[in-house]
Order: sequence, then C-alpha cells, then structure tokens
Amino acid sequence: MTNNAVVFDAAKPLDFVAIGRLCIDLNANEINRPMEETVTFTKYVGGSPANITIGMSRLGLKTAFIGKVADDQMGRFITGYLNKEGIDSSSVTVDRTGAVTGLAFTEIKSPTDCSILMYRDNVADLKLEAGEVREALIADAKMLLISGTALAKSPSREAVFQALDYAKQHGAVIAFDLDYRPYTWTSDEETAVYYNLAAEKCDIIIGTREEFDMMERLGNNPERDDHVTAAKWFRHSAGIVIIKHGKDGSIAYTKDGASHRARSFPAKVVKTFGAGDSYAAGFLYGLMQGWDISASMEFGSAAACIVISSHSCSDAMPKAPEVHDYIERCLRGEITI
Ligand SMILES: Nc1ncnc2c1ncn2[C@@H]1O[C@H](COP(=O)(O)OP(=O)(O)OP(=O)(O)O)[C@@H](O)[C@H]1O
Ligand SMILES: O=C(O)C[C@@H](O)[C@H](O)C(=O)CO
Repeated sequence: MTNNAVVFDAAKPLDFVAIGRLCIDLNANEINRPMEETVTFTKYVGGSPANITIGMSRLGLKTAFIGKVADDQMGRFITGYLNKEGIDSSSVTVDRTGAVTGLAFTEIKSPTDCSILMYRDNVADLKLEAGEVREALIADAKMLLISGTALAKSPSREAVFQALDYAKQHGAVIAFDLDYRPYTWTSDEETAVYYNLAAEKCDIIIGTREEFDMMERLGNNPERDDHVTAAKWFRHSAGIVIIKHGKDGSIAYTKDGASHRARSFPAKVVKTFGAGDSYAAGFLYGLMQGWDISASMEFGSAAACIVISSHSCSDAMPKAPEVHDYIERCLRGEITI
C-alpha cells in the first residue's frame, strides 16, 4: 500500500525527530474523584511531542528529540527516560538559568471528565534557543514533528521556526500536531498568528475541530466546516489535514480532493488525555510504513484506545503487535465498551 500525499526520503538514516516540550505528568492514582481529594500521583514523562516520540520509538522507529530540560532531578529523569526508550537525546540541552520542569497534574473525575492542571511558569522547555537546533540532525531525518505549545514564547518560538527552515531545506516531511494549550499563551490573536505562520510550512496538520477553530479566528469559516478548514492548508504546503472529533473519530483530507473517515474503536476508557498523542504516533507510523491513509488512521485510532485504557500517556504507548492485536480483537467483537 502506498500514499502519495507525502513522500519520505528513504535514504535518510533517522526516521523521526520532534521538537518541543519535555515535561512531567503527575497522574492521580485515586481516580474517579476530583483533584482536591487526590492524595497520590504517579510520575511519568509527559508533554505532547515527547509522548509522540516515545510512541514512535515503541513502534520501532529510529527517533530523536530536540528540547531543553531543567537542571534538576526532573530534567535528569526525563533525559534518562528518553535514553532508556532508545530516543537520541543528544539535542536535549540543559537550562542553566534556573528554569523549572513543566508539571501537568491530571484529574480523572470519570472516564469522560478529565482535566489537566498545568504548572508552567518559567519552564525550561520554552527556553530552547534557535542556535541549539542542530541542522545536521534535521538533515538526517525523514520527518520533523512540531507542536504548537513550543510557539507560545521566545526563544522556543524562534527555535521551532529554525527547525522548520532546516526541514524545508533538507526535504524532511513536516508534521504539525496543533496541541493547543491555552494557559501557555497570552492572547488569542498572538496564538492564531503564530499557529498560522507555522502551519503554512507543514505537510501534515493534525488537530481537533476546536484547535482549528482557534486558528480560524483570522479566517472565515462560520459553519466550522472541516472541508473548508482543510482546503485552506492545501493552498500552502499541506498534503494531509486531519481533523479529530474525539470518540466520533477523525477525518483526513488529502490535497488530491479525497477524504477518509476513521471511526473510533471501542475502549474501556480510564481517562481521555493521551488520545491525541497516541493517535498521532500511530497515524504517522502507518504513513512511514507506506500504508494508505485509511489504514494509518485505523492504526492511530487503535493506538489511542490502548493509551486511554491505561493510566499513563507515555508509558502506555504500545508496540506495533499490540495495536494490530487490538484491531483484530475489536473486529472479532472481543472488545466492547
Ligand atoms: N472515548 C474514546 N473512545 C475511543 N476512541 C477514542 C476516544 N476518544 C478519542 N479516541 C480516539 O483518539 C483519537 C484522538 O482523540 P481526540 O479527538 O480526543 O484528540 P485530542 O483532543 O487531541 O486528545 P487529547 O485528549 O489527548 O488532547 C480519536 O480520533 C479517536 O480515534
Ligand atoms: O502535553 C502535556 O504537557 C501533558 C501531556 O503529557 C498529557 O499527558 C496530555 O495531555 C497528553 O495529551
């Protein structure tokens, strides 16, 4: 199976490199209650692009990360975890200004009512500088993934644009997971401007309906029509635009005018966060195997179910046989909600 919407350079030695935040998730152990009543948490590596990279590595791809961690125990935990997962961390630098590690406390009130309380003042990940982005690493990579939160502040914002520039120069396919986290931004206008500037340069754009709505503050799509949203990006660099609708599945548009709908699989949901990251890892992995868009979406949707049925995001990222097995068990009717 092949897809023509994006083409990867098979001669490049590195499959995938991501840039952006490396953080800590502290997921409530006593679930199905509000945060006020939570006593203990389990610590995991977090941050959407980190989770996606861990997912890609678990699926068997050769991966690397470009980011910055705090000079503390949390920062060392993150780098150690990346190394353990086989992710090249040579472009993960250490902050020397006293910045801290971003923390995401997750509240799991019910399988459908989850929220995240973020502590992100003076975080190390947003201190990454353009000069710390190594051209040679991006030149080696088949794909670069960027994620929106890294655009929220300088100097991280410039670092992302530097990475985009290197990726363009060296022919890496660029994927953008919109990953919009409002608390990291100061104004809606600034958010939309930088998201749009970055998205113009990307080959694959993945986001929820709400994330695309945020970007369309600058445009005109009063009906919130997925097709209109996608068409805008085909006038720039995009070959694939995916709009996610939670449990209702996702829809992919390709530049040739086709659209592909993926339903979600049944899942015994523990919490909903992490769905988007595992979906992205599964979908991008499928594309890199040369699968068609629908097969890649199916794989991403099943990977998402495995993660939302687990307590963590990063640690729960599945290996390929687990995802295939999940799909087969769903098809046999062995997994029901
Ligand atoms: N309750 C669910 N049951 C089964 N599959 C789900 C469920 N929620 C999400 N998914 C799957 O995960 C994919 C991505 O989910 P979603 O649209 O919620 O992304 P997201 O909002 O980016 O996720 P996140 O909560 O991680 O930010 C969906 O297209 C679907 O395949
Ligand atoms: O993206 C974050 O900073 C938090 C994540 O690690 C968290 O697990 C999540 O929301 C995944 O989508």
